[in-house]
Formats: sequence, structure tokens, C-alpha cells
Amino acid sequence: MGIEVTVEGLTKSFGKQTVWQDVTLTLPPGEVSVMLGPSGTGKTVFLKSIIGLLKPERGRVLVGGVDMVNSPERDVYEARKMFGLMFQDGALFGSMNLFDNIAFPLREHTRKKESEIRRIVMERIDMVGLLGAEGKLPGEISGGMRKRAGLARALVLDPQIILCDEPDSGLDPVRTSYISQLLIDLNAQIDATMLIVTHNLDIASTVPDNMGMLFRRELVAFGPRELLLTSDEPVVRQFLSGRRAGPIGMSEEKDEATIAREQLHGEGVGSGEPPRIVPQLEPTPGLPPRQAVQRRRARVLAMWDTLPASARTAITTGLTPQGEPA
Ligand SMILES: Nc1ncnc2c1ncn2[C@@H]1O[C@H](COP(=O)(O)OP(=O)(O)OP(=O)(O)O)[C@@H](O)[C@H]1O
Repeated sequence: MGIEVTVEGLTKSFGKQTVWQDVTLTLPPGEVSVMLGPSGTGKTVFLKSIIGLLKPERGRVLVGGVDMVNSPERDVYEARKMFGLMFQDGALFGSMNLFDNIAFPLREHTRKKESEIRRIVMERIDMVGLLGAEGKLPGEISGGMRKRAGLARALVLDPQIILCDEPDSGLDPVRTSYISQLLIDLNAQIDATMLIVTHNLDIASTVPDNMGMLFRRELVAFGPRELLLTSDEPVVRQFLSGRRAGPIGMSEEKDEATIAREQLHGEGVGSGEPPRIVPQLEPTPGLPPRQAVQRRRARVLAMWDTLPASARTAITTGLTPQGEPA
């Protein structure tokens, strides 16, 4: 089973620019979480901080007893082996074919024999649907295939935590749907804790168990997907509905006067229909059920009293396929 990631009071700056401050959340073991946020709000910086590639000034990230922020580099390096990282562009070596790219972490970090490496690599290639393409160079395949190859490489060391940076970037809507299904299928197969950074609304509404959002240097919210999908928070509503009216502007946040003018003209984010909640994706038939579903159910019921009524209603419908009371 995947392991829990606990983020406590994390603050990251570059010089005088604070990217975000006092971020606190827990990624529940084996569940899929999505971090949303407009461009430039520090989602990638957040992923890199979790894995210890960037060092926040304050706070802790606890993973299996190791603090990825404050522990000695040797311990952080060891703990990093629990992670699989999928970067935006696949981050493949251009001169190596897909097989060698995917085999790279095994050759670098383990003493496995070539026959064992071949078995593992081909298994992962099969999982991401790339059988037959293993001899190709990254430049000879499509962006979607490169992403899937990046995901296969993230999987070879049997990670307990998988971090995906914008798995949809550069993909058409159909390929994005395939990637969404692949992420859910992977979770069913390996039960790893997953964090996906994206601004894609289809992924956000169909893939995660939990959602969070970064805006204005803060974590606006983090919790069960239904909490954000039914949220009244203007920035969350605006983002999930993809509308111009609201606190998020083109290059920066809008000023108060502009937001007030929009409200006056009935364009505010409080206006219009609340977002429709679509069902979460299920694993492809034939795969095992996601073990995280039962754990999440128990976890959500334990926090029931803290949830707003709108989120509870959405959860009740989602927890039981027939819409019976949970
Ligand atoms: N190594 C760095 N040095 C200085 N500033 C940086 C560095 N890395 C990121 N930043 C800054 O931190 C901020 C957040 O960047 P980040 O890439 O995390 O945003 P993001 O939310 O992932 O954006 P997008 O959705 O567009 O990918 C940006 O202002 C960026 O310029």
C-alpha cells in the first residue's frame, strides 16, 4: 500500500517572492489527490518540495519517518526511492530508446540482472500500453506516448508515492481521457499514494479522491473531492467553471473594484448553476477494485461532522452507487 505524506506549515520563497506559505495537508495512503491552481501559483514548486528537490524555508514534509525538508541529504536521497516522478514532458533522454529510458532508474539504483530488468521494463511498458514501441526514440513518438513512457519510467522502482506534473499538458481531450483512465487503473493495480498537479477540469472532476487548490500564496482548501466540487469559495467556483468572472485574472489576481463591478452586473462567480458532480472513474473491467475506496469511505465518515451540508449530500450520492444513505 502507498504511504501517507504529511505536509506541515510549508513556506517557500525565491528571494523576496513568496510562492506559498503555511501549507498544511495530508495525502492519505493509496488515495489519488489533485492539486489545482492557476498558472504560476507554485504547483510544480510544491511537487519538487515534497520530494526534496527544492528546500522550503519553513515547515516539514514527513514521508515514512523522513522529513524531506530538514533531514540530511543522504536520508532524503534514500527516501526519494519511495517516489515515482512523472514530469510534464516525460523528461526522457533524447538519445535513448524507450526501453533504455525506462530501464534507466533500475540500472542506476539497483544491482538487478539484465534479464530481471527486461522483465520489469516490459511489464511496465505493457501497463501503459506501449508494447511494440520500446525500440523507438522519444523524438519518433507522439507527446501522449512520451508521457506514458515517462509514467512507465516512474513505475519501475515500485514507488509507494507517485507525483505527476500536468499529465495532460499538450494532449488532446481524448488522449487526456486515456491518461485519466490510466492513472485510475494504475492506482487499482499498485495502490500507490498519488498526487497529480493539473489545471485540467476533466481530470479534476473525474480522477481524484481528494482535491486541493493553491491561490494567492495560500492553500485555499484541501479535502475530499466533493468538498471542492461543491465549494462556495469564489476562486474555487471560478476555476472549476472556467469562467472569466471572479478573482482570477489573466496575468495576476483582479483587484477588489473589478470583482465588485462583476458582482454588480450579475457576472460574479456566485451567479449561475452550481457545478455538476460527475462520477469518479472506475478501474477498467478486469482489473482489481481500488483498495483506496474502502479506506477513503471510512476516513470520510470519520470527518463527517466537519463537512458542509453540500459536500455531505454529494458524498452520500457518491459513496453508495444506488444513492442509498451512506
Ligand atoms: N528555481 C526557481 N527560481 C526562481 N523562481 C522560481 C523557480 N522555480 C519556480 N519559480 C517561480 O515560482 C513560481 C511558481 O512556479 P511553478 O512552476 O511552481 O508554477 P505552476 O503553478 O506549476 O505554474 P504552471 O501551471 O504554469 O506550470 C513562478 O513565479 C516561478 O517563476
